[in-house]
Amino acid sequence: MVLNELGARINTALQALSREAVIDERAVDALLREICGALLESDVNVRLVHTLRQNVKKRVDLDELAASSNKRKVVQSAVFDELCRLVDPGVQPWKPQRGKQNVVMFVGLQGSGKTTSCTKLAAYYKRKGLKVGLVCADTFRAGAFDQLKQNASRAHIPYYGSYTEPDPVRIAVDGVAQFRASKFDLIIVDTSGRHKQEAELFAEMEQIAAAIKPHNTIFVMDGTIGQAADAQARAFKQSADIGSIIITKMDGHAKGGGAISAVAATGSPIEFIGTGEHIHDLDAFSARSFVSKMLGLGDIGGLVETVKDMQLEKNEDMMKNLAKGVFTLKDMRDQLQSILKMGPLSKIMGMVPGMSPEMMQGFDADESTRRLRSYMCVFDSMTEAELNSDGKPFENESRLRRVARGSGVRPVEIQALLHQHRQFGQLVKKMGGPKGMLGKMNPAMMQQMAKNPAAAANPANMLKQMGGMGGMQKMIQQMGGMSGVQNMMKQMMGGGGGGGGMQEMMAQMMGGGGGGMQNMMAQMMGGRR
Ligand SMILES: Nc1nc2c(ncn2[C@@H]2O[C@H](COP(=O)(O)OP(=O)(O)OP(=O)(O)O)[C@@H](O)[C@H]2O)c(=O)[nH]1
Repeated sequence: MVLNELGARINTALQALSREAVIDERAVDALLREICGALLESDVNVRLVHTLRQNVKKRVDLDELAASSNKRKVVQSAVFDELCRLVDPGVQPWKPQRGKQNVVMFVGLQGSGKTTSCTKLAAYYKRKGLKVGLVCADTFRAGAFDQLKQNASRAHIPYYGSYTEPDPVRIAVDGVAQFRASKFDLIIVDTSGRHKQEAELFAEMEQIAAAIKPHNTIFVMDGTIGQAADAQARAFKQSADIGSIIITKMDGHAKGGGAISAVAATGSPIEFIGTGEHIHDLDAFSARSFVSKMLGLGDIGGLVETVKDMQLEKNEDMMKNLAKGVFTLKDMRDQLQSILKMGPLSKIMGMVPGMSPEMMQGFDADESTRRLRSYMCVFDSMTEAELNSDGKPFENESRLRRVARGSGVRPVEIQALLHQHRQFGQLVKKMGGPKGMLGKMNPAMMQQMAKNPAAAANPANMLKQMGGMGGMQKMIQQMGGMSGVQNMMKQMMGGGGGGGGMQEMMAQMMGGGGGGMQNMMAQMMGGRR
């Protein structure tokens, strides 16, 4: 059972409870039977499942609950909290401190995704502005250094390793010393793995740890290993001072239960989960977000974090342009580039509340990403004047053909891109200018919104910015009513590649009460789509 299925099954059980006429012991037992069965099938350790059942039953004392209380809500929130507790040992994961030279050591079995995760973590902190270096102290697997070198080079991250030095302790010490001397903020040391928990592996791990004294040791575990996770996590915990865990391969057919069991076995928090082979496929982990996403309730925290990472406030030119009601091709290129930097669109879409996997049907994230990449080639083939324009130069067919030749993209696709740009440009024009909603906001206010999308998504703030309820209604009118908003969003997401699933998602976002609208606005303010 993959994680989505587990979430769907728990969700169905919770919904069935909502349909019960009376919430009595029988109804709660039926709910728990279904949830516990689903968890066991997902490889969650049997002890943990038992504890969850006991805890929910303890919290929901039907006799004690006042007749007036909403028993359904009490049961549902107890289940949600206990599911969170399964993946949350109640300890905050270690975070690198700014102004300090932080050393992190990675441990885990061979093939768990250690080397890949080292680079992902390096890229994650590089995006946050830290100076990060990678050390390859894996002398066991031939080719390990080449792999790290290749990954690091692609992400433009400095690395250290050796083809000739056989002693991993020596390499780790030298690599850390070199990056320390160059004042790196975060030094990540990759160590060897073995096929199974072996004495040599643990001895080597202990020697390296003693020599480099890491501030944190991250245990990397393959999320697909199922029941074996418990024993593996315990073995590592005995030999290494595990500070946090990264669970990899949570994208594919991971049952997820192994991951959950590992938390309990080590008492250490999950810091990240790996969700693909791409360098950006690393999601900061929060128990509530994880459970919320698993149950199809979205991950607004993750979305806010992702928007923040895009550092939209740095794009001052675009902010000024938007306020004036101007949207150039260059503005569009910069925004699409920011989206591409965040990794696959499916990841971002998955964070939108209300986006269930069924809704993603018909939305081909890979295809959309491919299309965005081809658009980048188109922008690269334009002259500076063309980029700074509103697209008019391309009314001249020969210019269009030249860009098509230069980029290898068919003229018809370029026309589709220009069409999307024009549509959004028209919207910006309506909303900008001294009278428009964007024009009324001063640049400092817009920058603030880009810096802090969470505050921007706050209903009170948002409504105030938009001039109260009246202002909001006027703005929707300006955008051509709700269907206009939906159309525009659909266009921006990929030239109509979405199909019915996409439309449904838009309807969900729009129909999500104030929340849906605010989220969309927060994203648009950041030029998200
Ligand atoms: N789908 C998916 N694949 C992953 C993920 N993380 C790593 N992989 C893949 O898993 C395989 C093993 O990853 P490595 O990083 O080489 O594993 P390792 O633990 O460093 O292995 P050793 O260096 O031999 O100890 C590679 O093909 C990775 O691309 C993930 O989150 N999702």
